[in-house]
Amino acid sequence: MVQGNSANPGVGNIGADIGVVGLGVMGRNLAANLADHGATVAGYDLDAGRRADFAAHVAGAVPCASPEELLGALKAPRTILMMVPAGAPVDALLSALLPRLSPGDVLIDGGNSHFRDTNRRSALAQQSGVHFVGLGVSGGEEGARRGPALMAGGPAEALAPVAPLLTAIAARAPDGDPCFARVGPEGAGHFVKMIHNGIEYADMQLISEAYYLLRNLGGFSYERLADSFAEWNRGELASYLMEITTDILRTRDAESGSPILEIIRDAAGQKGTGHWAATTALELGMPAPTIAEAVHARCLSALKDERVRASAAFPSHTAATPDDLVSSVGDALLGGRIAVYAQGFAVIAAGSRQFGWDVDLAAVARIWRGGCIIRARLLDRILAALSRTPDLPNLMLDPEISSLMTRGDAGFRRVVAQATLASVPVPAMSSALAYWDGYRSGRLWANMIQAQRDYFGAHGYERIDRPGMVHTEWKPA
Ligand SMILES: NC(=O)C1=CN([C@@H]2O[C@H](COP(=O)(O)OP(=O)(O)OC[C@H]3O[C@@H](n4cnc5c(N)ncnc54)[C@H](OP(=O)(O)O)[C@@H]3O)[C@@H](O)[C@H]2O)C=CC1
Ligand SMILES: O=C(CO)[C@H](O)[C@H](O)COP(=O)(O)O
Repeated sequence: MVQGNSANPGVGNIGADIGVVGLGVMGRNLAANLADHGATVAGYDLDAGRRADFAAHVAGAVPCASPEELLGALKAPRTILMMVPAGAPVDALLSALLPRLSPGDVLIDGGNSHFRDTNRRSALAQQSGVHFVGLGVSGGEEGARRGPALMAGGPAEALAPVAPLLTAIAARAPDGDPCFARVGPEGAGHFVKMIHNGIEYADMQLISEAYYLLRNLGGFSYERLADSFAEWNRGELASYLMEITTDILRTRDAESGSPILEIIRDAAGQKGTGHWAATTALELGMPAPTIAEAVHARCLSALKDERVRASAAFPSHTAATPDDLVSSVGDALLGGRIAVYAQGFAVIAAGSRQFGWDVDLAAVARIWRGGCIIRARLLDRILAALSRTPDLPNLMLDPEISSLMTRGDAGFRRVVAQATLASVPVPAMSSALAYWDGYRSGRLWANMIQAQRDYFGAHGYERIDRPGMVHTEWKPA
């Protein structure tokens, strides 16, 4: 097994099973997870401190001082997992690694890369006979260490040799199913991860609006807020994000002793995947308004100084607090979450059609049930719906899911109406309700839009009583 390493005699070819490049939050924890499952892991990072940390904390770790040294430490065919920031760092690594790899080696990009970059890199790697895998990884630090959800895109033959290891390190869903699947070729895995993050943005926004409503309209204490979220988390709304929200609401600032949310500045950050999800939905012409609204909401939150100035200029309206506020907010959370998943799955289906990927939507629902940030009880119902009807055009058309929407419909509406009357901004809830109402309207306002387009631009319109485009001379010549 140990053949000697001509690239670096210091390390020698110890026949490591996998090389991890990028030993930050995700890479270091995935390396430890891989080692737990019997793999010998070679690791490289630009940062010497991170290499030392890897050596100190990962069982059997083989720290390497350069990409060349890492390649020399691996057994053939070589498997390399890149866990570096998306964009230029991945291209830089590809340039360094690709000329040194051999046909049959497997290069995995586990970062949050854009699926179009992954398409391009897959084609480039293929020219050298190297298998490229775009792997969506979700679960954050804890997931990487104990079991993430893994969404793989790449040729089936590339996945075959690495599938057992990826299956071993993946999370398990509540029924024991591993949360790893090949969802399609080239960028399909990163596409699915991008939509995962879009759903994550929107669900986080819905939850944040729920907390804000109860606090500002209901005057709830942090203890009562935490109790409400804990209660919701025992029912249909159970999810990882509800669980961590409950913990956050119970946490106090170590310095001041006040509830931690009181001292966190209300300006949200973002790294780009939510934005990509929203723009991709627009490019595909598939409505995902609540995902887009969640991105806009983060952008609005970042205008902190302007908002503070405007708040002094415009007084808020007041409105009575409804007696059933908690149950209505719960209805809005569930209705909103269903709408958001419906949007996300519809965009994945549209992407799959557009790029010819044949993504199995039920497999996506299956692997999202464990490990990932958006794991939620609702995914069991979504999996059942997609197993019953694999080509369901929209999750809200499934009778079991639509009955959940209609059951909470009145409460959902009351909350959005009451929040609006009280000047409490609920952009994700409002958008999700409008999506639901738009989707369930057999006849919409678009006849007026068509008439306007034909009026000013002679674009033509379709009649409802016969096929074909027609034009009206709107004004006498
Ligand atoms: N954090 C999270 O919750 C999740 C992150 N991801 C994705 O995983 C990827 C990694 O994220 P994360 O671990 O959080 O990021 P970190 O910044 O914690 O770690 C990235 C590491 O990669 C190193 N690095 C950058 N370029 C190179 C290179 N060319 N060669 C070797 N090492 C390099 C960085 O070194 P240096 O700092 O010196 O540049 C850094 O140590 C990203 O694409 C991210 O979007 C995916 C899911 C969840
Ligand atoms: O992929 C992730 C979770 O699934 C990462 O944590 C990602 O960074 C989250 O996105 P953002 O930083 O834009 O909130």
